[in-house]
Amino acid sequence: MPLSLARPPGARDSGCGGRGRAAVGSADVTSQRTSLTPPEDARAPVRHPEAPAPGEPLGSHYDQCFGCGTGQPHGLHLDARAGEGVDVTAEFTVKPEHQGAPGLAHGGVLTTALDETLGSLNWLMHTISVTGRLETDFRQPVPVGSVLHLEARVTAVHGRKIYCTATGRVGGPEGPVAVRADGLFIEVKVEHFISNGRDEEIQAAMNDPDQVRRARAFEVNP
Ligand SMILES: CCCCC/C=C\C/C=C\C/C=C\C/C=C\CCCC(=O)SCCNC(=O)CCNC(=O)[C@H](O)C(C)(C)COP(=O)(O)OP(=O)(O)OC[C@H]1O[C@@H](n2cnc3c(N)ncnc32)[C@H](O)[C@@H]1OP(=O)(O)O
Repeated sequence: MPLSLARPPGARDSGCGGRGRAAVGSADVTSQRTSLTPPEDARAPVRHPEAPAPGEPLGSHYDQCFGCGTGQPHGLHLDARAGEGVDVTAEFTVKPEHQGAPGLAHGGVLTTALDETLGSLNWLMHTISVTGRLETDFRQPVPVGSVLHLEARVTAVHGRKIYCTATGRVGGPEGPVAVRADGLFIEVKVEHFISNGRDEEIQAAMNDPDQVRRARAFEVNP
């Protein structure tokens, strides 16, 4: 049976460069790139006046989060720190449970580390946003036991769209870049989680005053 290039009726657009365009063919290679490139009228990101001070640990947004939660035994346990601009740093130690190939970190886990570091930029802008698109380059394999030195920053903002970039270096904060990613995060309200999450966890989160305080702290804009 010939492979059909048509999208099924009602299929959600991949978001690759303008809604409604099929994600096939060479033309889309270009538009995929542009969906991570800020439009010309995008503005520079603004550090929220009440953002954590440079160097301050940001803590976890949710204790069951695979990226930053302290309640996830096999999670990444990232604890990012605020930078001086709209940027953060974090470290991730690759453990045996993060392997993809023998002795090497799984690429998806490394992408998660980049994604989580980018997600923690929310604290700097006092905005809640979720990953809409994320593109990772894997430049060097990362062995188990390595410390990945992560850095992420917002590059531009356009409406609800937050353009950002992250690197993960090995051998020290100034070491070679092993992985890097460009991301597009989309601003949402806390209701995004309440309407989409499984009831059990949402109820538990809403009954936890500390969790409610953390979620609300994100969305107090100037
Ligand atoms: C009280 C209890 C609360 C409990 C909650 C606890 C804590 C909450 C607090 C903080 C947590 C915050 C974040 C988590 C932080 C870190 C974790 C790491 C980050 C993640 O791991 S997070 C999970 C993975 N993530 C998702 O689970 C998203 C699934 N997804 C969606 O939920 C929708 O898809 C959404 C909302 C993204 C958009 O949907 P939507 O309907 O709101 O908006 P729409 O589609 O109109 O897009 C608006 C504009 O973005 C453009 N756009 C959208 N998507 C694009 C794409 N892919 N490529 C290019 N452009 C794109 C459009 O083209 C348009 O652009 P334009 O404005 O120019 O027209």
